[in-house]
Amino acid sequence: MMDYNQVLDKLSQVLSAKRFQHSLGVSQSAAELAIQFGVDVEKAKVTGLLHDCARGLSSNILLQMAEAFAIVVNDVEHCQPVLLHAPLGAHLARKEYGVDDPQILQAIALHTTGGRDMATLAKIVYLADCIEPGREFPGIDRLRSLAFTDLDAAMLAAFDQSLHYVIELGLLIHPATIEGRNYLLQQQNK
Ligand SMILES: Nc1ncnc2c1ncn2[C@@H]1O[C@H](COP(=O)(O)OP(=O)(O)O)[C@@H](O)[C@H]1O
Repeated sequence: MMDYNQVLDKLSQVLSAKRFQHSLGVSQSAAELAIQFGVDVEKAKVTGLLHDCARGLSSNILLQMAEAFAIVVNDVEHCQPVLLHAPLGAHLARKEYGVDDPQILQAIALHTTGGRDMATLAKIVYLADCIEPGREFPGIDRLRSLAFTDLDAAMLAAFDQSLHYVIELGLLIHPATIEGRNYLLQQQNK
């Protein structure tokens, strides 16, 4: 696969300046979380950098690409095609950035909705996306410190926050977020 600097070069050409800056922030936060939780730091850095590689694509293109890659598009994704940038990002990471590590691909695919059975790297990237230095929202300090002390508790808090946000905006809720949240709560009660 491409090394970090090659990915950096290519992404700077396909993402807006704002999104590129966000990706650098996610890469940095993912690296910090990786150190904390004993995950491969280089892998976390490059995954954070790549997570939004399909975010610059329009809804029409995302829908066309999903068809081309034979990705099953559910009702929610059909109504809110922006959600497809995550699973399609995993396809682009494989095809255009030469990534074949299943953990990196899972982390990219699940970075927006989350889901069941997320590996530690996927949790790290999901949380890094929420807490990177450029993000600002009420309660971010609490989520930042929780992310560094308890990944699963932070994931639950982040899912809850994302659900509130989606409800507030009157959007459809992607079932993967509910599945991910139910899964973590069931694990907790075991
Ligand atoms: N569980 C969900 N169900 C439906 N929509 C969601 C869900 N999670 C996030 N979204 C929406 O997907 C869009 C893209 O998410 P994301 O890429 O994480 O946001 P951002 O552009 O802030 O990085 C956001 O507008 C958000 O409202």
